[in-house]
Amino acid sequence: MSNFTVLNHPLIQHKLTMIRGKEVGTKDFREVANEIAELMVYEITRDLPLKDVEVETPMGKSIQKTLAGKKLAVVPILRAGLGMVDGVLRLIPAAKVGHVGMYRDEKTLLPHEYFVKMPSDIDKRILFIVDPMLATGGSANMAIEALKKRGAKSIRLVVLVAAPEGVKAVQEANPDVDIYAAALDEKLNQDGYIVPGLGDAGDRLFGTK
Ligand SMILES: O=P(O)(O)OC[C@H]1O[C@H](OP(=O)(O)OP(=O)(O)O)[C@H](O)[C@@H]1O
Ligand SMILES: O=c1cc[nH]c(=O)[nH]1
Ligand SMILES: [Mg+2]
Repeated sequence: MSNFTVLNHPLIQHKLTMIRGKEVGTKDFREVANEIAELMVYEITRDLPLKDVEVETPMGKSIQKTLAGKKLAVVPILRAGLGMVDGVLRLIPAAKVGHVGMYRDEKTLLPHEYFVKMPSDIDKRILFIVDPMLATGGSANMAIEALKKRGAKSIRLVVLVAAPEGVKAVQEANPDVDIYAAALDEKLNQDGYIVPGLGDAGDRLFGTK
């Protein structure tokens, strides 16, 4: 069973509360969503391995630490995942970016894939899938499958708000994928929206309502 972790850092919690408010406009929603993504990535990269390197400072040679092991890539689930990419790249500017296009049918709630473009060395990277909302888990599971089909070996799922239904669905279908959220909310409503949630994250990020 994969791990599910709620990142309880006070700044993450504070900023998430800020964007839940329905009066928050597109500019602020976008800005703060990226700030939360940045803080989340800081938290979830604590376990990255380090190795020793020799550095010559103006004072002489010494052994210091540098990142070792697999390189990273961030993979937004379009559209709403795009609202977290800049925040991740602020911390890991050399990360590659893959894209998975996915929309959820409003009636059936089933996901439909419409675009996939990944770095060619996908099998050698730790992939951070980002999407603000994990609702039924259908989109996340389809995105994970799309990456595995193309060779991905190491995937982490990073969401702002998770519903219990979505966490369970991903843990069952993809037990090797660890999930990180800023909040675990109460439930899904009859239309498949997370309650209390954020509303429609894509519409709020891009002003399309
Ligand atoms: O867990 P699920 O039940 O699959 O729902 C979550 C998905 O729904 C939203 O995307 P949406 O389909 O609204 O597309 P958009 O990002 O283009 O708005 C959200 O960004 C997730 O990708
Ligand atoms: O609450 C939800 C559920 C799915 N997609 C959203 O944007 N919001
Ligand atoms: Mg949407």
